[in-house]
Amino acid sequence: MDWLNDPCANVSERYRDLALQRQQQLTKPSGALGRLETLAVQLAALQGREAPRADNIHISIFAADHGVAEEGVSAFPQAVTGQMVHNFLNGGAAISVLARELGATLEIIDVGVKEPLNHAGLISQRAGAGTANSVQAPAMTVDQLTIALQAGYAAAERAYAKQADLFIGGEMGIANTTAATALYCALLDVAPSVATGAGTGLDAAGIAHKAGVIQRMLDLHRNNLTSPLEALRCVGGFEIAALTGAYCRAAQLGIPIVVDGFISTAAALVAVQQQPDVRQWLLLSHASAEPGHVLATDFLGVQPLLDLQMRLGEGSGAALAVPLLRMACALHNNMATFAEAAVAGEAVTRQ
Ligand SMILES: Cc1cc2ncn([C@H]3O[C@H](COP(=O)(O)O)[C@@H](O)[C@H]3O)c2cc1C
Ligand SMILES: O=C(O)c1cccnc1
Repeated sequence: MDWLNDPCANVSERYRDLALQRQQQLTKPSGALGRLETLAVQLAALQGREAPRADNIHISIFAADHGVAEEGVSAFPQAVTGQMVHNFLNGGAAISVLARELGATLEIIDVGVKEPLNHAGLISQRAGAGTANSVQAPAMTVDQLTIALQAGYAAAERAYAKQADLFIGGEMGIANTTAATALYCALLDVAPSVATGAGTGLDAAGIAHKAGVIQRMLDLHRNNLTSPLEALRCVGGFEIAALTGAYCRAAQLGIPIVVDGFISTAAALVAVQQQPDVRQWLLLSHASAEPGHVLATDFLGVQPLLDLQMRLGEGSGAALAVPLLRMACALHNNMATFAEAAVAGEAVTRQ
């Protein structure tokens, strides 16, 4: 696990400066393209390129089950995790559709679905047959945490080998909003009543019950919640750990990361608290409809790009941000400069 703390890749100040200069020369009032300008500049600096790109997208979906599902914290049964893995691989899930539209690589990694799955194309890197019920015991052992983090490391390596322009991580795991919320509470020091939401669709009574379960998790593991990795081990999940490993490794390899919604952001919190330099490699794609999400985006100090009231997971929100990033890159790379277009580039100065 020591590799998590290895330094992140260098961010190129040279290409940041070049991109900033170019933005000043494009045929538009300075700043008129708003965040599309800063996004292009950020990507140029992260990718170390004069012409930033969002063409070649690598999407890794990590799937795992959660022992805490037996506490009745999800609106859906645990079997849905494995069923959705088949749906991903058969091309019928939301992320399958979005990945096709983007021409992205989509890979599915079983890091611990309860019943082992047999499907051509599935990558199997199982840390166990689901986590332990974290109101009774730590969700995982140190060995299991190591395997799950390693599954993320391997995914980032595959993205690097394919020269991906961006890395997107997604997750599938019934009850994982409970695990993610517990991590928000532990890492941001907030109460379950503030951070707990409907997940797949609990009603008000269901949300209150879920918040109570999360409080029990926090009480049981109180003495272990001081370090981000121990919090991840005690109340997290295999797929969340895999995302943490993937984010850390992608940042080390110099691949910009597009973070998805509520659950992925929990993994980003762990990664950033473990290795603060990971933060500069993160683009937050969208504001999740889960009420706790804003606590994490405030902590990370990054405004999500979209707010479509989505609460799906699977990497779907991150995939939806890609067309925007492509447009930001196209504008940056292909607009004419004032000189090229013979347009007066100076604002009038009034006496
Ligand atoms: C059919 C279906 C597809 C999904 N795709 C992602 N999730 C999302 O919902 C789950 C978390 O919500 P909770 O904590 O309430 O169980 C995760 O699997 C997440 O990826 C889905 C959930 C369902 C039911
Ligand atoms: O925002 C998310 O990522 C989310 C919310 C609810 C359920 N699954 C995912």
